[in-house]
Amino acid sequence: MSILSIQNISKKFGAVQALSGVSFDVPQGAVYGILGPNGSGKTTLLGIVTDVLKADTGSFTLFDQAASARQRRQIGTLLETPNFYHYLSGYRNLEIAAAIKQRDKNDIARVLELCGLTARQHATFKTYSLGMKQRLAIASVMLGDPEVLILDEPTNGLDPAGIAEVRELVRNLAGAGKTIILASHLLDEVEKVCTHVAILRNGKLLLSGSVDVVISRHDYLELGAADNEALKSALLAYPGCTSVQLNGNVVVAVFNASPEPAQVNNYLAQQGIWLQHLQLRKKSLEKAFLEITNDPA
Ligand SMILES: Nc1ncnc2c1ncn2[C@@H]1O[C@H](COP(=O)(O)OP(=O)(O)OP(=O)(O)O)[C@@H](O)[C@H]1O
Repeated sequence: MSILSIQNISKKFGAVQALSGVSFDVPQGAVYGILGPNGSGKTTLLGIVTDVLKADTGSFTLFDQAASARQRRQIGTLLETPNFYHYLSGYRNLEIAAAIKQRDKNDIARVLELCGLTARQHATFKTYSLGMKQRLAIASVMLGDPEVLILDEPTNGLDPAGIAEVRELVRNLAGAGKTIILASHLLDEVEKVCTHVAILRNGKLLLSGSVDVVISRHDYLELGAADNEALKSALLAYPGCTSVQLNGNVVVAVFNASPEPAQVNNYLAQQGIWLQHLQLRKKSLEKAFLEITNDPA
């Protein structure tokens, strides 16, 4: 089942084309990261999906059906930091949130436990660390046990400890079977928790799919031979090899798809080149992202 299927969504604000023809599918159980530089349209997209904004054109389905109020109740949304009362306890703040959202008060103990706040539930909000404050915000979203969570920049403004806490919580929620859609520009964080990504730039979708596939498009080989010049020439003639560069003692070869080291080795042996060094290198999502978003094509 597709939790969210976005089809060809476009949105303009005056002269600004915030989104143009964006389509992708979020499978059940995914931790789906929506990535993009500032102003790329992430918040606009989440706003449309959560009914805060209307798309100019295009459509989307939730749980394989046209979006309705019933389906929206299965989605917990955190688009901006909620206004908690600083002088009230975490527990009392959740009581107020439950009343506003018409969720059962009996669910409060469960979400506090889920978000690791049981021990501090009666302390006032103002005494919480930044990470605890954000975990309380996520606890509030989890009231009523929604199947899907939509989080906009959930680690924004947090210190490294807070980021780690929120990352752990997202992992736990995903482990419990929730589907999580989160917008972020913190690539390292996304790489650590997300199973899938959609990369936006200037409102256009550049790439979407599983993180492994997106990153593996940017795998490259490091090779070394007695004659690195002959190695370079042979590699340039290899199908799919797009660039070859001598970097110190090693030749770095980039391909248009993830290379198969054994096949490359075999091919080079047939050309009479015996390798002394062969290693498949993986780029981080951050590097892959920078290449994808900086690519003028
Ligand atoms: N209400 C609005 N009125 C006019 N322009 C808007 C409005 N909301 C967004 N925009 C513009 O639309 C584009 C996309 O903005 P959006 O906030 O969706 O990007 P974003 O990827 O979430 O950015 P950030 O990471 O900075 O939050 C930007 O150029 C922004 O200035």
